[in-house]
Amino acid sequence: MNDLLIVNRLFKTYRESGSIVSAVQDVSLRISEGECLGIVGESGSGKSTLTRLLLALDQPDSGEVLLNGTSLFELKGRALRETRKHIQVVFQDPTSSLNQRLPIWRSIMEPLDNFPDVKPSFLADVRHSRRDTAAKLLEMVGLQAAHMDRYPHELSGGQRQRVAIARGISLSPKLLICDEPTSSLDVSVQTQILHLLKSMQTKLGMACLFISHDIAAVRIMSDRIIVMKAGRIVDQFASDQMMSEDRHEYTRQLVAAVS
Ligand SMILES: Nc1ncnc2c1ncn2[C@@H]1O[C@H](COP(=O)(O)OP(=O)(O)OP(=O)(O)O)[C@@H](O)[C@H]1O
Repeated sequence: MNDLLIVNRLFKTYRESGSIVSAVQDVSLRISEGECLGIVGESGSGKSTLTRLLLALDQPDSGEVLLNGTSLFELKGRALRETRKHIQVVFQDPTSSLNQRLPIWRSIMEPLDNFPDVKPSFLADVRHSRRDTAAKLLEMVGLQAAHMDRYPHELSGGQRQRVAIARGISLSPKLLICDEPTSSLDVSVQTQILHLLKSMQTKLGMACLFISHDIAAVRIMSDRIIVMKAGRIVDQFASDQMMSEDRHEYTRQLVAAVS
């Protein structure tokens, strides 16, 4: 498989009230086309900082991120926007990531409205109509057309996250970053959302970066897993090697905590 995303030696520090926090330290990784890479680590391990860097929402102190060979941090303006559309994100909290004042269908259509030239093959039969497109995306994530004209507060947390996923897949991105996508949900709903994400990833052939503090969830989603601690990668392995004796002590602690 070809490399889709290459991260080379990324460093990011924050200065806060006189002290220096090394949020991301010497992180390198690769994601192949269609692959799901999981990143697991406790709160403060640097996962959100890494997400912001991969979305080019923040600049690193040093290091590079290449998407299909193009260096994200060297792009500006229109070129950055065009490249960034290939990376979409589903955040932890769908309540704050959806505009409360927009009906569901308008929120779903925001990315496609911003990129009218994008015509994903799975929307070919409906792209001529914004409402039909929104209805199709809703159906793909297990909601009904009846949800289209509702507002976020009229949906459950799980339904809101389905809407965020519909929006995330709408441009048929090459990479979907899922940043703690199930952490704000009831346990019973978490599994449904994980299975939805996995089936969307397989169906659309997208790569996925699945970030969570929950190693059990990461294992369900991912082909390979990276373990972060205090900004550094301390372990990485194929998902089926999670229980292997070669695992780092810290990985074992994370596994023990959910067993
Ligand atoms: N804007 C900021 N200013 C100062 N320090 C920051 C900032 N953002 C993050 N940090 C610090 O960087 C470190 C990594 O934080 P980050 O949010 O990336 O970790 P995380 O693994 O995503 O944790 P969480 O799951 O709690 O969000 C933490 O020590 C955090 O306090």
